[in-house]
Amino acid sequence: MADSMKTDKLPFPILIGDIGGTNARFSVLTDADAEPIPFPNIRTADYPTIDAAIQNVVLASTSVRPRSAILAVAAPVDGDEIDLTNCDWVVRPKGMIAELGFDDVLVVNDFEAQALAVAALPRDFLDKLGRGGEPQLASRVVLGPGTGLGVAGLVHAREIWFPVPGEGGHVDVGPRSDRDFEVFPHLKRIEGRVSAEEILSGRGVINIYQAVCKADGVQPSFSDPADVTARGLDGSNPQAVETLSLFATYLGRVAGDMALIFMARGGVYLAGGISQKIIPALKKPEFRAAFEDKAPHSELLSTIPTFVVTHPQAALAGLASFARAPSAYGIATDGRRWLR
Ligand SMILES: Nc1ncnc2c1ncn2[C@@H]1O[C@H](COP(=O)(O)OP(=O)(O)OP(=O)(O)O)[C@@H](O)[C@H]1O
Repeated sequence: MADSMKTDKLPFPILIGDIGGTNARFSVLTDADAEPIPFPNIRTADYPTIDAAIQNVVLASTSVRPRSAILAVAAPVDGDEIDLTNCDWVVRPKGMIAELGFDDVLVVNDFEAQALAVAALPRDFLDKLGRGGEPQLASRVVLGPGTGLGVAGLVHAREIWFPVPGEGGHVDVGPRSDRDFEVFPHLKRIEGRVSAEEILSGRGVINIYQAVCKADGVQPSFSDPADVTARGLDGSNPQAVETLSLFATYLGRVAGDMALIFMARGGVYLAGGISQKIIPALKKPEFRAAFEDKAPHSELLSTIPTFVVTHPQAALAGLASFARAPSAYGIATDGRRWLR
């Protein structure tokens, strides 16, 4: 195996962190067989720096001194100063080594961590949507509608899982049904196009909802995506009901495209902050029908299972699996691992 494909073990105890735009979650793995020590989830806005958060939330509340850290961040990892998207924190691995006592710091992309989770999560943390067989030991895809739309592939080759963190959330989505042709003209666009993230995210819920209201000639009543999905789920507002139905349809459409691209016989997994909150809507026929509506490959898609990831800290679980057995995962560390 080429050197760049090898991942040496990081020394235990290992601090594991999942740093999102809004929330950060930490745990400490004392050794490969131990259950992770959990810490309370925090909001990034409550701490001035990530170093202060690690100091106050983790180091102040345990006598275990982590020797290394594996951090998943919602930002491109390029250089010694990693600016987090959507929050003020800057990750400075060299500073962490100097100030917080780590010998080894690895920083990966947050959706890579979601992909690691999808390789490793037990079936108990997966809620199946519609038909499709049990997941095979084959390539997988994870899509996470939240503040944005994260997409990652997970290629299975040579008995190794290779996460492929791309920008799949920014693919185009086009109209398909007669109703789509009525709603799409009213969707907000980005430089003229309807990208998946503009409709499959928190702001995407509002985008669809406002377009449906315009198509129906009614005044919108809600501006918070959670209000729209709540009214859609309880059936109390017709435009919210249709928004949820279209959201499920478009998520199925994009999920099916990703399954085709990766030949994801191992399944498609829905993560992100929104999927878990709208499971009853995703279990209605629209999601799966759109997922399978991929002539000439509908039959292939009908065999691929789709799941909502229900683990409350899936990314941490994925990072812990990687920390325990790095050689099972093709995580390149060039340019994103810092040693004392
Ligand atoms: N019940 C809901 N229905 C629809 N959208 C929701 C609901 N709850 C939250 N959202 C939207 O989901 C988005 C937040 O997504 P998520 O919880 O994945 O957070 P994040 O900032 O993307 O990630 P992290 O939690 O890692 O910081 C926001 O746009 C929010 O408005």
